[in-house]
Amino acid sequence: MGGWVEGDPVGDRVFLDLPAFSPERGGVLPAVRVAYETWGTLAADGGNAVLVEHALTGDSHVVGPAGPGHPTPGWWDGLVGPGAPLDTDRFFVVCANVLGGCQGTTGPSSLDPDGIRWGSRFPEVTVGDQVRVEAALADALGIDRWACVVGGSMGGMRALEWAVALPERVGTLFFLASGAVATADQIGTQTTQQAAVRSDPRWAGGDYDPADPPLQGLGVARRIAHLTYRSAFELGERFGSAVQEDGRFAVASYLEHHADKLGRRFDAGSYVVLTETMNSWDVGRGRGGVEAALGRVTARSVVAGVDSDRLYPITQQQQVADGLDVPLHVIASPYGHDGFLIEVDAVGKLLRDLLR
Ligand SMILES: CC(=O)SCCNC(=O)CCNC(=O)[C@H](O)C(C)(C)COP(=O)(O)OP(=O)(O)OC[C@H]1O[C@@H](n2cnc3c(N)ncnc32)[C@H](O)[C@@H]1OP(=O)(O)O
Ligand SMILES: N[C@@H](CCO)C(=O)O
Repeated sequence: MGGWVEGDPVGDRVFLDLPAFSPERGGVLPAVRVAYETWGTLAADGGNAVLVEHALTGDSHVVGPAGPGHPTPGWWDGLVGPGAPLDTDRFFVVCANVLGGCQGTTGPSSLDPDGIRWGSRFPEVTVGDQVRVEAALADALGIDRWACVVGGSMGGMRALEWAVALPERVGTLFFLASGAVATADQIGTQTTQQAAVRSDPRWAGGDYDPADPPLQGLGVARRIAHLTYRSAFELGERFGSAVQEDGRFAVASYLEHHADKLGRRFDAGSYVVLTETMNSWDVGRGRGGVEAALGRVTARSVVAGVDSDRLYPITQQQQVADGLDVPLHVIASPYGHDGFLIEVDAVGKLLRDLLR
C-alpha cells in the first residue's frame, strides 16, 4: 500500500546506485538509488537519447501495461514505441522516478543506511537537486547530451531546469502545462493539501506506520488537487449536480474514487516532499530572475499549454515562450490541467514536429 518498497516485484525498473548526495537546502543522503525504465537502443555516440520527465504522481512507467511492480498502466501510453512520436526505432527513451518519489527512487518511504524509513528526516529537495540526480544518471548511461528533454507539469519544471542549468546537454526542449515559477495560487492549493495530510492523526509527524498510512489525509489532499486538475466545465458536463443511487453526489463519488486509487499507489511522505519541491520552484532564483534564466537556454524549444488549465494557466507558458522567443502552442481541451496527460494526439503531434 502506498508506493513501491524493497521486496516488491521490480517490474520493468532498472536501478542505479549513486554515492552521497547533498541537497542544496541542507542535509545529506548517504546514498541515492534511482529507478528508471528505458525503451529503444542507445546509439554508439549516445546522441539519440530522450529524457521524459513525469509529473507529481507519475513514475518511470511511461508506457506499458499494469502488472507485477506496476500498479497502473503507462501514464503516456501511445507516445513512446516503434513509430510513436517518441519513436523507439530512432530514439533511446529514458524515464526515471524522481528524487523524493515513491516508485523505487530514494524518497521518504525509502530506508536509510540503518534500515529505518527516512520519514520526517528526509531532506527538502528542489527541482535543481532532482536534475542533478538525473544528470548523474545520464553520466552513468553514457549520455552527454539529450536529443530532447520532455516534461509536463512538475515534469516540465525539471525539463526547463535541465535546459537552463545544463544548456550544453539539452538539444531540444518540450515544455508542457507548467510554469517558470510557482504562483501564489499553486502554493496555496499545495500547502492546503499538505495540511490535509498532516491533519491525519496517522501521519505521526511524517513517521507513520507503513502498515497503517494516513490515507484519510492523503485522500482529502488528492480530492483538492484533482479539482484543480480538471475544468469546472468538464465536471459540470460529466456530473452536474447528479446524485447517485447510493445518495452521494456523483462528483463526490468520483473524487473519492481518485482519492482511494492514489492511496493504493502513492506514499503520503512523498506527496508532502514533492508538493514542497513545487512550492519552492523558481527557475530564476540565483540567476537574476526568470527572464535572465530563460536567456541561458540554447535548446530548440516547443512550449505548449492547455486552454482550460486553471492550475497552470496559459499565461505561465506564454511567459516561458516569450523568454525563449518561440511561439506558444495552445491545446484546445475541456480536461483542464490533466489535458496534458489525456490529449495524447495533440501532444504527440507537437513532439513529432519538434523531433522531425
Ligand atoms: C491510466 C491511469 O490510471 S495512469 C495512473 C498513473 N497515474 C499517473 O501517472 C498520474 C497521471 N494520471 C492521472 O492523474 C489520472 O489517472 C488521469 C489523468 C490519467 C485520469 O484521466 P481520465 O482518463 O480522464 O480518467 P477520469 O478522471 O475520468 O477517471 C476515470 C475513473 O473514475 C471513475 N469514475 C467516474 N465516475 C465516477 C463516479 N461517479 N464515482 C466513482 N468513480 C467514478 C471511473 O470508473 C474510472 O475509474 P478507473 O480509473 O479506476 O478505471
Ligand atoms: N494528474 C497528474 C496531475 C499533476 O500534474 C498527477 O496526478 O500527477
